[in-house]
Amino acid sequence: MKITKLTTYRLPPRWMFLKIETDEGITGWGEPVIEGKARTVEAAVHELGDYLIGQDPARINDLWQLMYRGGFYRGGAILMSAMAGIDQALWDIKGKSLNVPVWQLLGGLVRDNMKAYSWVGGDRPGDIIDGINKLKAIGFDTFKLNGCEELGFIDNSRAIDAAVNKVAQIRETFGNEIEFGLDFHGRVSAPMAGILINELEPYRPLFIEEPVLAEQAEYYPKLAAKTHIPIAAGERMYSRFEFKRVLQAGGLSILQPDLSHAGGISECLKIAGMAEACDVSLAPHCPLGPIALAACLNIDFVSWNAVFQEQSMGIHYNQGAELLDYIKNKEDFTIRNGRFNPLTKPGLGVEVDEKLVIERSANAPEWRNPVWRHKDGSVAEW
Ligand SMILES: O=C(O)[C@H](O)[C@@H](O)[C@@H](O)[C@H](O)CO
Ligand SMILES: [Mg+2]
Repeated sequence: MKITKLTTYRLPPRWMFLKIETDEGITGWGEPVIEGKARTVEAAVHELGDYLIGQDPARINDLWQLMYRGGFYRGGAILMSAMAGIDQALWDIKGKSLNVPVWQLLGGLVRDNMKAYSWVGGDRPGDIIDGINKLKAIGFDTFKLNGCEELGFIDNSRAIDAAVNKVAQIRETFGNEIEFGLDFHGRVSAPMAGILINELEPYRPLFIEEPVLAEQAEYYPKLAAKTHIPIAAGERMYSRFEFKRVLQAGGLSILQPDLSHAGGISECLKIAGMAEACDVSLAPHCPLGPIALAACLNIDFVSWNAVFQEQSMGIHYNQGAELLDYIKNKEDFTIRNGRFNPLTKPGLGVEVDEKLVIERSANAPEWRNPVWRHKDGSVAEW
């Protein structure tokens, strides 16, 4: 079998799908994208495509190494996201050609179902209680919300109290019936992270995500030493080499590689194993579309240390399209009691509605993340 063509489709709300065709009529789908830089990743996919046309799609490991090591400059958000989508599509082809789900090729199921969690509250955490009630009614008991709005480098008690009071209200309303992670979203400086985490400790968040920016990862062990709350990060790390450093330094209890940013299934499987060796859990990051989620689930179902899975149903970013709009086998993604079952169709387990994808790609939005500014006019981390 030989790879014959790569086609990319930028789509509402902010996603990109990649279709890889072969000379035997089997096609594979992937979801290479950096939210807000879709066109840049699209260019990278097609540049990497030069290495792939005419190659045997079954040789995923060799093609991965060729894409990674074939270029002198490697790694980073753009190239690793482009490689991630290509890797997903190659695994999709392999599973379809052997007529088995990808997780079967990776050693089979390590669990019968996988816990999911849902976002509540949007960019500026609001309507949390209402959001949790709605999702609780359909079986969710685990949630994630932004831990705060924009925060000054050294902010005041009012900002701290605003963040803490939101969390206090959740615990007051729901007690220990539900759990919630707090995503600091990189909005918090290292000094403020220590203060905020300390004030939040009594409310027992399930985890604190990105307490500081990935480029400040040396603070993870320092912050972890000050709290009992598990620290999570990983969506802005792009290879096992980056995750190696944070695992060696310690401090993270939950790794959150993104299957569409960190080199795909091949790379994230290695990251999952590295985490397990360090007694660190895995919670793949996934605010994206159905192919990215399917790739996550194929890793979750073969990784003993996978604990919960992010998914984007109802997320505040999905304006103009929802998680399952572009796929035919929607029923396979049904969440029962807050849990996914294994996807059982060959490949990644996603049947893409190609006609709709082509139609909706005709007017894909140029999604950009908001740019926030502090009261003094300086750029704030969003
Ligand atoms: O945890 C999450 O889902 C992420 O922090 C998410 O909010 C961002 O990755 C966003 O998608 C960037 O555009
Ligand atoms: Mg996050």
